[in-house]
Amino acid sequence: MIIELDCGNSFIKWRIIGAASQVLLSGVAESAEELFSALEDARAHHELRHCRMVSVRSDEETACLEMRLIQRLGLHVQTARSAPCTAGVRNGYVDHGSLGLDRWMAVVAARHLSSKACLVLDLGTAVTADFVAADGEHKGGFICPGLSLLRSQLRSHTRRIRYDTAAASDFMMEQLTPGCSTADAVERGCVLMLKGFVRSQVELAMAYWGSDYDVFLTGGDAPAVIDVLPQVRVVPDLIFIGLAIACPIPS
Ligand SMILES: Nc1ncnc2c1ncn2[C@@H]1O[C@H](COP(=O)(O)OP(=O)(O)O)[C@@H](O)[C@H]1O
Ligand SMILES: CC(C)(COP(=O)(O)O)[C@@H](O)C(=O)NCCC(=O)O
Ligand SMILES: [K+]
Repeated sequence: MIIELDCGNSFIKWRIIGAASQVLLSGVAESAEELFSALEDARAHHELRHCRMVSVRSDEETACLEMRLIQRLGLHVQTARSAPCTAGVRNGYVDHGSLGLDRWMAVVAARHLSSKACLVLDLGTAVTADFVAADGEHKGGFICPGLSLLRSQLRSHTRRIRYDTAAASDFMMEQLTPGCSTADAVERGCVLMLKGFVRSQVELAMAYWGSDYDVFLTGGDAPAVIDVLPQVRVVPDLIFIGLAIACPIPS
């Protein structure tokens, strides 16, 4: 059985897959401690030998996590590394090592799932858009703050934007009429910013490729923008799909 880890800036997404790549167990951990406690519980029912992971955390934090996986759980660990070219996709960054590895995994996965040009959108702590041409050339992309960051910037840089954050997610899918309370005005405003960002990526993709492209959407806040992407392919495990391609486990 293989443990797969996607270490984002806010959460560590994890899952355990079986021999035929079926998902046996999965979860979202807020900290390394929470992750290890879940994996130690899982060990009671599953034989865990291999682990592959992708991390956008600091080199130190990533190395520390790798070491704990090896020492505490006795795992063989493979960590995704940057590359100028992976599985037919050519990294478009001037310095390929500075492209976020989650973006790279998502792009590799999109390429695997589609033979067309692709627009890849990931709505996590940050929101990212990446463009890949049909020949596998990664064209680069865009980064902007994600929903939680947009909200928290308003809270931390204003004196009077204060409201119950527990209710925040309730606003996401509601009709976006003008807000008549601080909570509504901020929540709807931030969701509209993301929808606008996503629409502008689609416009750019259309300018490049007409209608001959696929849009892939992933990340914790993906539901906030689905309605502005008519033909979108929502793939919550897009990063894990790319990770399996970048880090195959020899059998
Ligand atoms: N059940 C959930 N638990 C945590 N965050 C969630 C959940 N559902 C949606 N979210 C949203 O997902 C975002 C995190 O998305 P994620 O893709 O995990 O980010 P990252 O990869 O940067 O850690 C949070 O900012 C939050 O707004
Ligand atoms: C853009 C990101 C912060 C997104 O991270 P996430 O929201 O998934 O936690 C991450 O891909 C990253 O640190 N990238 C390095 C900078 C770059 O891609 O140019
Ligand atoms: K992201």
